[in-house]
Amino acid sequence: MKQVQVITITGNTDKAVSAVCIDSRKVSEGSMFITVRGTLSDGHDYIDKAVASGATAVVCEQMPSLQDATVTYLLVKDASAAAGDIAAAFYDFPSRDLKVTGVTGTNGKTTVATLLYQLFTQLGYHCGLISTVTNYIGTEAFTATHTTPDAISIQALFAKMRDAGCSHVFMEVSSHAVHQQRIRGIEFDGGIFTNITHDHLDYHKTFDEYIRVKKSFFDQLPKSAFALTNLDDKRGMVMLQNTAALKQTYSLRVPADIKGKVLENNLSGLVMSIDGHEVHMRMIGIFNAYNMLAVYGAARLLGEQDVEILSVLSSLHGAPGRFETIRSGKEQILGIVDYAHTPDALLNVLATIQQLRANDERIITVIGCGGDRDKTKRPLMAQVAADKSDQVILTSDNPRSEDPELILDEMEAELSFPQKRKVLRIADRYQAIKTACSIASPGDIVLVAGKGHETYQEIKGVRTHFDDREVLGETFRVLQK
Ligand SMILES: CC(=O)N[C@H]1[C@@H](OP(=O)(O)OP(=O)(O)OC[C@H]2O[C@@H](n3ccc(=O)[nH]c3=O)[C@H](O)[C@@H]2O)O[C@H](CO)[C@@H](O)[C@@H]1O[C@H](C)C(=O)N[C@@H](C)C(=O)N[C@H](CCC(=O)O)C(=O)O
Ligand SMILES: Nc1ncnc2c1ncn2[C@@H]1O[C@H](COP(=O)(O)OP(=O)(O)OP(=O)(O)O)[C@@H](O)[C@H]1O
Ligand SMILES: N[C@H](CCC[C@H](N)C(=O)O)C(=O)O
Ligand SMILES: [Mg+2]
Repeated sequence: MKQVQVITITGNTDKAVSAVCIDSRKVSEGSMFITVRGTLSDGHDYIDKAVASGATAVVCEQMPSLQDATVTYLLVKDASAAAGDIAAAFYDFPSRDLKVTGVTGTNGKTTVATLLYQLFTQLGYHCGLISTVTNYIGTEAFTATHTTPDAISIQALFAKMRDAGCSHVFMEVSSHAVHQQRIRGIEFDGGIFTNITHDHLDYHKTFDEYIRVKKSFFDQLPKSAFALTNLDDKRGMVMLQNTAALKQTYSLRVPADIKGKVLENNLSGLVMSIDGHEVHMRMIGIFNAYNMLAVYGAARLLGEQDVEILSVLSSLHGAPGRFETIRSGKEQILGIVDYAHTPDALLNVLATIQQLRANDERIITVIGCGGDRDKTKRPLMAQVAADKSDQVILTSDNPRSEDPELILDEMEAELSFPQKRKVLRIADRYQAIKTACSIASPGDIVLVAGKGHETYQEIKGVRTHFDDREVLGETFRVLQK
């Protein structure tokens, strides 16, 4: 555990702190307020507000010009690093009492972390899960606000997990979290890399920087941990280059520590051979074969016996909103809701559908791209949709602060003439799904991608209830298909 690098302390050091906060809006009497420099604003600007709300200690990188005599100020070099270290100490280093496995990669984090949580729960352990969809402490669910929460929320969750008697935690580690040091203070037992493809270039600026940030998660792992990577990803080995952790690999294509082979792949699941054992699984598509290898490999590295793991793998069902199928009432149309929100994920899910359809059923895809996120993925996602579908309806995802029509313009911008002929544009997502279902004939497949488990849509900063699964189900009922 790293020590907080304190440059100077001003004020009384002999007082208890009731809470640790990085957000002045959450400060209460006796809190310690840590000033993080963010992307929109600077935590230093909220010191006065935090003190007015009762903060009695302030951790900052720059002393405020006017200081309050009743407040203790700690001047540090790196307040984001201090936040993780202080939070870990405040909650008495909960990760030391938990086996913590972090999952990183562009796609598959939620799936792998959720499958591991399901697997270890079925093996009889009390587990925690930190994920995009829901956080769990044992079987109790807590709303998730981020894929990886801020450092203080993580340590608070860990403390609750420890106090509830959890032994294992599976958590997603996003690249934003690594970059912002939200994972600082966690003593990891293992790290898993799924893959890296185009995403988040709005934040990381270049693909090389995105790779560097993901790799730095493995660089930070201790010798006692394992680092499990996907050898079939071009950057799989790069991730492990400088790690002190035990290097382990999985692959479907080349020799690896965990070697798998897909024997059957259809709409009811996968049959795989893993380390020579045949396993039937409910997860669909080759990308899930990779997720399964990661899960099996991590479980082995966490000390479980292969026979025990294999006996449970067949019953795992993955995360909500990932390749979730909804059949129309008369079973004529297959609806699929999937969280594919990157070009690679969309390509994988559509390639899977193409491979698995019995005859040449038509594929109708409804897809949008989120606002205030990587703009360079917009034309790519529209192109993938057009290339791999028979009909595409471009629509809104979560436009957030952006104009939905301008996002659609960017999606359409690089479509070729033959691609354009397949594309309709309907900004209203409800109408887009309704139209897709209306034009679907018996046997067709309607893929609604991008929002998966989400139960809201955010337009101009306002969130309203929206659930692709509900809309598909309702529309099928109304159309009596
Ligand atoms: C771009 C980004 O990552 N932003 C995150 C970042 O916010 P920020 O840097 O903009 O913070 P800021 O608003 O500038 O404020 C700076 C500091 O002042 C504090 N503040 C701010 C206002 C105030 O009144 N008082 C106050 O004290 C803030 O708490 C913060 O500590 O730090 C905040 C606290 O941790 C996060 O909530 C926030 O996530 C925003 C909401 C977000 O949408 N993040 C997304 C992009 C994200 O993190 N996504 C990844 C998943 C990506 C993936 O792999 O798909 C995730 O892990 O969820
Ligand atoms: N191993 C994989 N490789 C490629 N694509 C995948 C893989 N696993 C899942 N996907 C696709 O990516 C989508 C998102 O999967 P998942 O939610 O597990 O990823 P994530 O990394 O948690 O995403 P986020 O960054 O939003 O947290 C899925 O709906 C599926 O289309
Ligand atoms: N973790 C991703 C999720 C994107 C999901 C998509 N529905 C969107 O809103 O853009 C992000 O925050 O970029
Ligand atoms: Mg996720």
